[in-house]
Amino acid sequence: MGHRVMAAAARPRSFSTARGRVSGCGCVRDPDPFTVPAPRGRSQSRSLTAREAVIASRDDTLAHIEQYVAEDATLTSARRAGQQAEIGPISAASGAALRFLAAAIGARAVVEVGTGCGSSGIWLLRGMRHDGILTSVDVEPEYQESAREAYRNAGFPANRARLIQGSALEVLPRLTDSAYDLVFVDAMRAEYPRFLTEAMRLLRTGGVVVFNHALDATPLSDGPLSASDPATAAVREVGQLIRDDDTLMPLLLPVGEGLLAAIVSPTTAG
Ligand SMILES: C[S@@+](CC[C@H](N)C(=O)[O-])C[C@H]1O[C@@H](n2cnc3c(N)ncnc32)[C@H](O)[C@@H]1O
Repeated sequence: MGHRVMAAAARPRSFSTARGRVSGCGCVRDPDPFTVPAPRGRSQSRSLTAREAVIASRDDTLAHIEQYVAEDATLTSARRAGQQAEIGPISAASGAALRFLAAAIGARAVVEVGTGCGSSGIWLLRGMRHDGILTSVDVEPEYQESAREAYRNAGFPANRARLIQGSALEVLPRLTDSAYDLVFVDAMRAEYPRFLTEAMRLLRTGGVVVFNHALDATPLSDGPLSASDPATAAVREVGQLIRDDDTLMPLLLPVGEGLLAAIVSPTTAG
């Protein structure tokens, strides 16, 4: 898999194994190596250290989650186009989560920041109502052309997707207040707090905002980014803003690069 599936902070703070307690940093207090059966897909048993065993079992679990809902040929082709363009298309498990959320709230109007080559858009469209319209923004016209073709290959008529070329920070303010059911943000991590403000304006009550790359920065790790990177601070900030906002009901999902979702609730979440 080309994507990171779990950051340090997504691990439980501590948990038990057959051989002892594992702290949140992944350190196993029992340092002795022990023999475990080879995890599925590995050819032979060998002696793993306790730490290796924990990591292997966690990796197997995450791999299972990523593969549980399979992509079809259309999605695989869109994801490959995104990978070739090196834009980081969402994983199958993240896509399945988006489709699920869109279907659960009966989404008819969805805004996407970061069209890419269409992977996330196909998943969203598959969860939306049959007359729903995906409004997707990207600065790169050639990616949007590729996405348009991917939607067509997936069987969606052209009028199901409104592709707007431009910078999201200029485009979003032009969209109508409280008119959308779901906003998915998958671009410009350094601007995540501003996208949250825009999403709060665009969403109806009961609408859902979702940020990708939520595990790029956690309380325990800066993920692939350095602590001084503005994107690290912004990802962390949006996590805190969402968790601390009484009008939002948050959910952090350890799929793909991490999805942070929140429902706009009329009352205090409790
Ligand atoms: C991670 S990719 C999106 C991947 C896509 N969601 C998918 O699953 O295939 C990020 C996208 O954001 C676009 N982008 C970068 N800066 C942007 C901006 N200021 N406004 C809108 N889109 C932007 C890039 O061109 C790129 O296609």
